[in-house]
Amino acid sequence: MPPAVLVSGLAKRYGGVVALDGASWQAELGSVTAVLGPNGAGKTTMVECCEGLRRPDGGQVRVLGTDPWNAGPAHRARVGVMLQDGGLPASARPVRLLRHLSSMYAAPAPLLPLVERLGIDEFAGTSVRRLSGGQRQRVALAAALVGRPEVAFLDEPSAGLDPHARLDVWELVRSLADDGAAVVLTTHSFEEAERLADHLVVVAAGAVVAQGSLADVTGGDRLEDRYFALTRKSVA
Ligand SMILES: Nc1ncnc2c1ncn2[C@@H]1O[C@H](COP(=O)(O)OP(=O)(O)OP(=O)(O)O)[C@@H](O)[C@H]1O
Repeated sequence: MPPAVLVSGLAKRYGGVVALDGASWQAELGSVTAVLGPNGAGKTTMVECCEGLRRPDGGQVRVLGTDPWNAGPAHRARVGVMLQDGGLPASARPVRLLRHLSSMYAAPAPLLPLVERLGIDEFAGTSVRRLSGGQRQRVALAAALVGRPEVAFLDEPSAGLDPHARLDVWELVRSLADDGAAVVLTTHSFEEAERLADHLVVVAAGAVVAQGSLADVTGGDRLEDRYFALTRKSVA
């Protein structure tokens, strides 16, 4: 079976800035893939190419066997996306918004358990613009998952969350993968990568410098130590 996500020799530049310079990695169904790398390494650009939001300059991206840039609505309905800035309408109330999104899918996830699991019921009546950063983040995650995606791209899903909310998110992500989805998340948290990821992709200066299981990437060292060794040059 082809991988759920295949990124091969991906290149992308913004004017004179080389964001991606031949990055290659893949992600499988039923697993969590964590993409790590310093600020500006190219993680968001890479994920946005996978989401069909950015057009690669070179190389190939396939998600569920489809080129995301040219994909139609049937493909997009199979893919969940959580963007770094949330992208939520400011005046919407969380549960109404999620109910609206849910109605666009043929077989959505049951809404109430998702809402309760992420504690969104506690601020259901507050408009998005008045939510705290962490609350907004939880709504954005629910919006990405409400269509029961086969592949979910989550950009720093637990950044800025309190410890309880972080655990809730981790459990949700784990159960999504255990139910068969491919979850790809970007993170700056070694703890998150160690506890959650089946597969790690380390990106530095637009290229993949290591990938594999935690054991493959660390070779028995601490992930933190290995990460600094792998990415040191790119942050100089
Ligand atoms: N729209 C854009 N226009 C110009 N340059 C951009 C644009 N988006 C990203 N870049 C540049 O491309 C490079 C990669 O950025 P990207 O956001 O993909 O990195 P990242 O690994 O996601 O970083 P972070 O961890 O800070 O989110 C950076 O040098 C960034 O400044």
